[in-house]
This record gives sequence, structure tokens and C-alpha cells, in this order.
Amino acid sequence: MVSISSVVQMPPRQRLRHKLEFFFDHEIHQLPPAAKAKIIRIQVDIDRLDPLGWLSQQTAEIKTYWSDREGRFDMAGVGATDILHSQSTPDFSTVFSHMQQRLPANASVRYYGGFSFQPGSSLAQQWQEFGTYRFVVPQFEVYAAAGKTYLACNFLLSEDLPYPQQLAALLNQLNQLSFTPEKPSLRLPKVINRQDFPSQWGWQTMLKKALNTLQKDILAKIVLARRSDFLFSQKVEPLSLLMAIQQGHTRLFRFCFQPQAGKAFIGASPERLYHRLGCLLQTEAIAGTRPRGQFLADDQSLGQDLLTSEKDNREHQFVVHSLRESLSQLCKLVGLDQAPALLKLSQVQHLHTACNGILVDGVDDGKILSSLHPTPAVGGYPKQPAREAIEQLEPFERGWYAAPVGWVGHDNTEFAVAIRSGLVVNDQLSLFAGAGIVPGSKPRDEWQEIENKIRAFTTVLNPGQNKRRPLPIDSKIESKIV
Ligand SMILES: C=C(O[C@@H]1C=C(C(=O)O)C=C[C@H]1O)C(=O)O
Ligand SMILES: [Mg+2]
Repeated sequence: MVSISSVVQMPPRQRLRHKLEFFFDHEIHQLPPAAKAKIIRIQVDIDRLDPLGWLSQQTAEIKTYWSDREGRFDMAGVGATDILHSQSTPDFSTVFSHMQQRLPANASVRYYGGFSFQPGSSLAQQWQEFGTYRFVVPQFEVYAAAGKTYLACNFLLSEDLPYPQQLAALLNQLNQLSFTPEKPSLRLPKVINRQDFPSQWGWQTMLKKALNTLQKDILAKIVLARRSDFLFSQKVEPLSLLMAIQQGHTRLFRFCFQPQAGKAFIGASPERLYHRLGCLLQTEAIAGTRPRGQFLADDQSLGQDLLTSEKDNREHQFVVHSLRESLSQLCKLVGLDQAPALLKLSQVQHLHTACNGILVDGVDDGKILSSLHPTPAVGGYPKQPAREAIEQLEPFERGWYAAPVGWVGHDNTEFAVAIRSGLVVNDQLSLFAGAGIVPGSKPRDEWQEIENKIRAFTTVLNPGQNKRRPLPIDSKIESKIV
């Protein structure tokens, strides 16, 4: 028997091992049968540890990272206790209810993952492992919240194996984790080639077609994206790239979904699709863009220009209008900002409108997600013709770009919109970003707008290029009436 004081001083692995052994020896027998069918989480407090840095040192194939925009928690996950994964069209409500059945009433147990942008369409080869949806409960987590760090183990009990064997399997996995004090490497291999899809010339042609359709058709806004492929001199570590693009204290959703070694979808998105806590729903419109200025004065004048731009406000209002439409169906009470404010990020500034609601009884995540996604911030308006036009016009498949990614908890769900994101496959990175096209859009300006949006990535890929003085990154949204 180990005394309490010696347990406190033990390194993380031993502490978790003792707690797991204690659980299997004593506590498991008192568990009600209903609890045995759900995910069980055993966790210990550990000394402060950066979850992302820790994750980058793990050798596991399956890795998951999620960092909350509001700074509520950071989760670095290794392995998978449960995986929901499919290549076919999902029924959203069934996917969510499957997760809910296995989630215990423990707020920190979550499924992490997402859906593809067009879950109704087949997936290109490079997105197969991600599927039309993929959600994972990590086997082990380094989890940081409210100034504390934890090491946690999640597991499902099996009825077919004796408990000692199940414990032994978990301890074996625990032994594979690494806890080295070394600082993770931020070094990225050299970029040896960049190719854009479409090319700048192809973009002009594509936008001409889109602008023609906007004139003739019922389509009022379409968001078109570009893919920029980077080839590195050697394999690139997705988490090193994610660490490298962490700039200042910008409030972003940062994520990495790595279903297998050498393949990961990473990103740092400013945009929330929705957050649900019980019946409280939070969503937002983010659309309309200017770069950040070099100096405070031109930064402010770019912001002012954005707030008063007729074209950007038009782009923005399609999103607001569509949110209003969706929330009028989903909610019994809706609150919306009266006018857009500026959201300042490290490289660009956007128009932002916050939107909240109280859900009608019985509205589940499946209904919320299928009603909101894709918002006209990443799809277009009206939604269906916009989706079809995107499929026709874009020369690549979006896969998980601009799709809902996030987590599902016991009575709490959050999805971000997976923009400012990239797919890493061994020595290649495909970066994605798009721009809202409305009548009056100029192909060259929209090309540049996208270039600005991926600058958080491109500055770290080409060190020395695009250097500019960092301006204050305002974490709060500057309220101004247009
Ligand atoms: C589609 C993207 O961004 C969206 C398009 C914006 C715009 O066109 O002004 C602004 C923010 C996002 O809603 C992207 O970054 O890929
Ligand atoms: Mg725009």
C-alpha cells in the first residue's frame, strides 16, 4: 500500500497508474451497471505542462488536439478509446445520440472531431481517413483548465475480458507515453515548392463565371476557396507547424486531428459555428475582411473602411440573415448584435456579429448543426445553390476545410468552422482559405484577401518574408456602430 504523501510526489505516470490500480481493485465493484456502459475517466493533477508541447513528443499514431477560443481548456489526446467514423452520408442526429449514450455526466469527457464540408458527397483519397465524420475519445489526455493540468485516462469496460487484463492493457498503453522535460522543436523543414489551385489566372476565370451566375441566378453570395500546396524538403511535423503559427494571444480555436501517422488536419480558426450549453445557444457571423495595418493609424483607418464598406457589409449581412432564419426555427428567444463590430486577428480584421438564443425543447445538436452548416460565411446564399456552385467551380475537394470541427460533451457542444486550416501529408501541406464573392467583388482583391488570410501560415513557411511590426491583437471585439 502506498501512502498518500508519496503518491503526491510521484511523477505523472506513476500517479495515474496507482489511481487506475485502485479503481480496478476497489471502486469498480461499486459502479452501478449503467455507469459501466459509459466511458470512465480516471485523472490525476500534474505539474503545469503545455499540452501541445507534450503531444508533439508522443510517438502515438492517433493524436488529437483542441484548444478552446475562450481559453477555457486545452486538450492534448493520445490514442482512441472510442472512434465513430464513416465514409457515407451521416444522419446527424444518430451520430450525436450515439455519442450521448456513451458520455458520462463528467464535463471533461468529450468526443473530439468533425464532419466533412459536404457530408453528402464522396470523399477524395486524401480525406478518406477523416471520413464524412470522425469523432474520437482519446485514450490519454493532458488536459489544462482553470490554471490546473491533469493527466487523464478514458476507457470503456469490456464484458468479454477479465478486469485484470483490461487494467494491464491500459497500463501497457500508459507506459508508451513520454514525459521528457525537453522543449519541443519548432524547427520546420524548408519549403521547396508552392503551387496554387487554381492559379491566379484560373482564379480570374473562376470568378468571372461566379459573377455571371450571381447576376443571372437566384444565387446572391458564393464563397470560393483556394488551395495552396507546399512541398517541404522533408516530412513536416503537423504539431510543430501548429506551434509555429501560434502568434501573440489571438483568441482562436486551434486544432489538430491526426487519424494516422503522417496525416493530420490542423488549423487556427477565429470562427465559431455554435456553442451549446444545455438549451443556451451561441453563434456568430464573421464575414468582411481587411488586412491589419502596419501602424496603428493605418490599421484604424483600414478598420473604419471595413465598417463602412457597402460591399463587405453586404457580404456580412447574408450570414446574419441566414443565422436569423435558422435561429427563428431552432430557438424560442433570439438576441443579435445590432451592428457588426471589428474582430482584430494577427493578420486580418473582420466584421463580427454575435448571436445568441434559447433553444426550443427537443432541438438537438443534429438539428442545430444541419440547420447552421454551412453558413453563408463559408458556403453562400441561398445555401443549396451555393453548395452546388462550389462543387462545380472549385478545382479541388474541400474535404474538412470549412467544415464543422469541435467537441461533444455530456450536455455541452462546440463546433468551430475549420477555416485557416491545412492538411499535412508527410512532406506536403495543403492550405485552404476562401473569400465571399458578391456582385462587385474584384478577382484580384479577393485573391489578395485570401493571401492575407493564410499569412499566419505563410510567414512561418517562408521566414523573413512578409515581416511586419506586430500590432496589438485585441482580444475583445471593438464595438462600433456602422
Ligand atoms: C472562407 C474563409 O473566411 C470567411 C470569409 C470572409 C470574407 O470573405 O470576408 C471572412 C471570414 C470568413 O467568414 C476562410 O478563411 O477560408
Ligand atoms: Mg470577404
